[in-house]
Amino acid sequence: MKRASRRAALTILAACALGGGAAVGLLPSYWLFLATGVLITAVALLSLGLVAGRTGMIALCQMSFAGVGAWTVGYMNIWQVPGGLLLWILIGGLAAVPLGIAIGLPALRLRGINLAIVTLSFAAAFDTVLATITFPGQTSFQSVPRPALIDSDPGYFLFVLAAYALVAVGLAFLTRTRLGAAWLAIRHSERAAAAHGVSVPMAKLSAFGISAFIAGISGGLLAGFLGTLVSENFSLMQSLVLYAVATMAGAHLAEGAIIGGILITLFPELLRRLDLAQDIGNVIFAIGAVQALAAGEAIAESLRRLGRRLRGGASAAPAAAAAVRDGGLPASPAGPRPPPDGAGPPVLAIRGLSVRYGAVVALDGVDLSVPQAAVVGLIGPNGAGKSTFIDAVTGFLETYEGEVALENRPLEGVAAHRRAQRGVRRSWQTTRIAPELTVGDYLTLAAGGLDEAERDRILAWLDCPAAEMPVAQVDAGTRRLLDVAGVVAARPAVALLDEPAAGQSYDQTLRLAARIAEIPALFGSSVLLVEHDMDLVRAACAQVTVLDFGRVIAAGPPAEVLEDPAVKTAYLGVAEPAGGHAAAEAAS
Ligand SMILES: Nc1ncnc2c1ncn2[C@@H]1O[C@H](COP(=O)(O)OP(=O)(O)OP(=O)(O)O)[C@@H](O)[C@H]1O
Repeated sequence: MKRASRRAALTILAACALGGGAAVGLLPSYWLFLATGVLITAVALLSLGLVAGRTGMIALCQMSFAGVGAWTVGYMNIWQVPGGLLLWILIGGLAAVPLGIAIGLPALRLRGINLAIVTLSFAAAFDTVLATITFPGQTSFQSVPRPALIDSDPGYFLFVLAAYALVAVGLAFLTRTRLGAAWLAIRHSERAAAAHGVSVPMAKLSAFGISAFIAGISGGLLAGFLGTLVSENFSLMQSLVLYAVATMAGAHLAEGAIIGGILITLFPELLRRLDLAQDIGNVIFAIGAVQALAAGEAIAESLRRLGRRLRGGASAAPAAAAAVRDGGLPASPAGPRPPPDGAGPPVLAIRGLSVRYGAVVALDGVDLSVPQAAVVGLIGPNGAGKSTFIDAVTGFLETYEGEVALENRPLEGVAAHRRAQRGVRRSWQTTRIAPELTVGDYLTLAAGGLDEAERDRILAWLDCPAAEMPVAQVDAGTRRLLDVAGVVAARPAVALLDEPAAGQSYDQTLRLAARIAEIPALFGSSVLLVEHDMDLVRAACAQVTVLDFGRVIAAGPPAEVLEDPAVKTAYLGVAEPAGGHAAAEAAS
């Protein structure tokens, strides 16, 4: 992914150099003044693009963070704090961080409209505070001085352009890291992110903290731009306009922030020249935001899609290179595990696991062990309790009775993301991969610092598309394979796979069975496989446990267990007449 980040960074830098040079060379000073305003707004939009566009949290108080940055710069000017504007702007950004984290705390529990109300209330409270105080220097007309080098309008324009480029490039790199992938994953499914070992609270708070820092920087830049500020610059209405335009333009993308900056800065100018009311602009921004939400695509995203089409971008998912597949995967660094002779301690040991959903007993005193280097099947008819079993073991149920131990260490009281970090990884019955990620980003999310060669080998081994392919372009069946790739790439102690063959053809299922059987040797992971496809179970599993109505009704080698009359009855739902074959057929 480093290559992709470098490419994005170079594109941003080249566009800034070209656009900046052209602006300074061609624009008259008033338009250069407006262009500086566009860039400062673009920085504020980038901050919102991170928290709302990437992480999916509604933040309606972004201009309050900018206000903190601006206020800090004004205050340091009044008190003649040494260091000058550049340092003051940085300190202004840092001053907004604690506030950002404080606002982020409710986001740990709230989502959607509730979080919107909390952030809106904060912006309203900030409005009230600003109305009762004056900005430092506002009454004494003490303008924020700029260093001589950037004192001129072109000089300050280039300074702001450099700040925008720095923020945009920084975000381009950050969003390709595991943390960046975690932000996108959280937006899609917090549970799925936790299953990859991501601490959802930390990821959310980091998004709010970094976002507030960038917003604070934009406020400081504005202080240097205008010299003196008034509270209206950071009002609740400004925050709402910023949110609407960020949604409409796609502020999570560098060019989306510029488009948004142009809209916010130039639209009022246009209305003024046409002698129209400024409120018209806000209405149009609100309609634009609703339109973007309805279409599921912001302006910058549409432009990127158009660009891909014009370049004739590939629409089919290319498979990862066959040459890499032929190279094979290195065996587990954990070394060959002992055969599952039952002598060594099991990797995963479950004793007396019971789960109730109100009156429904989903699991009733289930005992199950997954030996080292083994692939164990967990089967049973619909509603038998298989997914509940995985939820309990991986820490996604609030409460359960019984004991779950990983390599002899009890997991009771351990949160889901910590269980994942300790080596209990899972896939989901329906895929939960964030479509905004690329295939490679997804493996980075799942396995952290995976080197690119190993990542590509894992993708090829499971017939997954190449790392650069956006997940949105990967078909549903292949996403199931990607789910498995994500789980095993982390080389967990035990991988719990929930119906990985769903959506696969018969041939693909058999190929997947062979791959699953290879997991212990290649990744050092034991596997608990939940499946309805008995061909897959027979081909991949050495042992099978059968659940029915939350109880274990049989356990042993698949050939024996699938012939067990109680198992046949469970699958048919009626008593099996002696010697009947219907149940066996139903089970297979
Ligand atoms: N959140 C829930 N609230 C109430 N009951 C639930 C909940 N989740 C599952 N159940 C019930 O618990 C029982 C076990 O469900 P579970 O999904 O674990 O079965 P399963 O074996 O995974 O089924 P399937 O093969 O259809 O996925 C079922 O009776 C189901 O209706």
